[in-house]
Amino acid sequence: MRKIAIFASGTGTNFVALVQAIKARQLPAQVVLLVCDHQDAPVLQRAQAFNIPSFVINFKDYANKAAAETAILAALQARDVQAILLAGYMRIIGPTLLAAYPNKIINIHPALLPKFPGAHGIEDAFQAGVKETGVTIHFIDAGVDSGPIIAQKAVPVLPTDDLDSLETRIHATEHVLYPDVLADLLKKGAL
Ligand SMILES: Nc1nc2c(c(=O)[nH]1)N[C@@H](CN(C=O)c1ccc(C(=O)N[C@@H](CCC(=O)O)C(=O)O)cc1)CN2
Ligand SMILES: NCC(=O)N[C@@H]1O[C@H](COP(=O)([O-])[O-])[C@@H](O)[C@H]1O
Repeated sequence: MRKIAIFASGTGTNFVALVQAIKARQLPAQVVLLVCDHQDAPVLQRAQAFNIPSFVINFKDYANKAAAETAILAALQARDVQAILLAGYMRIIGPTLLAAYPNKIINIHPALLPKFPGAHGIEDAFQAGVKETGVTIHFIDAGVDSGPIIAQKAVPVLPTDDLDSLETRIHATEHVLYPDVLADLLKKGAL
């Protein structure tokens, strides 16, 4: 049973999709902690609803990223976390956590990397006028959105789309792809 932490900064729909899929599909994993860097993020209420403990960290309380990640690492180790899933976590993972979890941190990105990296992948693709974008799941490395790609799923951009309709289609794709990739990685013993 792999002990997993999910890191999130905002709404938490991917958090919910993962927690629900682990239960519904009886995956050999347990989400033992939510790590969140915003004390008012809606994902915190979603974790509470699932009786999953949260660790809230305010980076402004720490001298630097390393100090903050050292505090996060203590919370992860206290719960024997073995792997980390980023799900809308809007901070760059630094050397402290990368060293502690080599090839054990994955991220979901709402574009077909290497296209449209960064914090605004959906909007950037929409503004670029592409006819197709998608979702990427990749291992985290020291770069930003540069880690080895695990899976991708293309999502069409329709002529009738506005940003909201595209975001809805992207999120629906994410909520299937992330649990599918998690199940596959667990089956392979790769996480
Ligand atoms: N080491 C890594 N950390 C993270 C990655 C990654 O590939 N390597 N992916 C991001 C997720 N992400 C896009 O998918 C992303 C999130 C946030 C930012 C960003 O620039 N955020 C802040 C900077 C905050 C900080 O310094 O920690 C900003 O807007 O200035 C870019 C990409 C998750 N982490
Ligand atoms: N660069 C990272 C990034 O943009 N991640 C994106 O944040 C959203 C979180 O939604 P959620 O909080 O509803 O899961 C998701 O669309 C995810 O792909």
